[in-house]
Amino acid sequence: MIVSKKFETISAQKSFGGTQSVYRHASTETGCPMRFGVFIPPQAAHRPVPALYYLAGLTCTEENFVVKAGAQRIGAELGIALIAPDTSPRGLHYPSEDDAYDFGSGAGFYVDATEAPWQTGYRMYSYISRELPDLLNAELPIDPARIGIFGHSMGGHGALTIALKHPETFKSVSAFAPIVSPMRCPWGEKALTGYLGTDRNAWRAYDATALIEERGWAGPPILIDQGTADPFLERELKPELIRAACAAKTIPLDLRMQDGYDHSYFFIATFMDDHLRHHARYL
Ligand SMILES: N[C@@H](CCC(=O)N[C@@H](CS)C(=O)NCC(=O)O)C(=O)O
Repeated sequence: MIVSKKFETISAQKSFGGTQSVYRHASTETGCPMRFGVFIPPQAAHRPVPALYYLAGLTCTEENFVVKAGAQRIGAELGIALIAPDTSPRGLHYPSEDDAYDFGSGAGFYVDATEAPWQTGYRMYSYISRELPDLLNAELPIDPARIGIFGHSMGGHGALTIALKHPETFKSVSAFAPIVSPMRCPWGEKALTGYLGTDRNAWRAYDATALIEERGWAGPPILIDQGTADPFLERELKPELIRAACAAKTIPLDLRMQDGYDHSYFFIATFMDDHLRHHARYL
């Protein structure tokens, strides 16, 4: 079990020869206590291991991945640490913060807000891309040169945009049913207007398809799984947009349309094995 002066242990349980823990620390980016899940595989007793960050979707906390994704067994087999942050600050008490499932708490959208009052605490982009890796690289038995990132839905958008902007930190990326272009869907338009204001140019820094057009991606192939029975497929997720952006830049994308799967953790758990093996191959 890892004990650190930098974070407090909420729980720690042996799992598949490793340890599944939940920790809490005081974040400077969000200005509030933040929880995160960490699975440390058994191999970490002998050497630093690669790490994979998982960003969850709307309404989620650090708990959904830990209890529903079924990733620990393969993480233990492959020797990969699994890190599952929360999806927003908690308890900042901004007006209307807890009123909607798709904005405010549980819906940080992995951006640094510029609009009041959100701009002080809703800094999930800096939290995930810098603060948390800096903390965990120093405190956990992980190899900072072998870090990947993946996520689901809003978290798939977070994983793609953060990897595209920080390829030096995140060497591999994949997603389950990601929002691929928040500029072009109702969830994204609502969140980006609320957090960043109405200037759509500012939104491009948080749009995976725009980032692919502007920056490209020189890393390994991007793996995306998308269920064909996902109720959000046509209106919110639109994987054809990232397919077109990658094709235009000849960026390798393995977009797999999975027949009959929906948007749930039953879908995620089904393909978790493939995603962990994908990252293990390149980390
Ligand atoms: N508010 C909608 C959408 C929420 C939703 O589907 N959230 C996804 C991420 S976008 C999720 O992972 N929910 C938590 C879970 O299934 O454990 C609903 O409740 O149906």
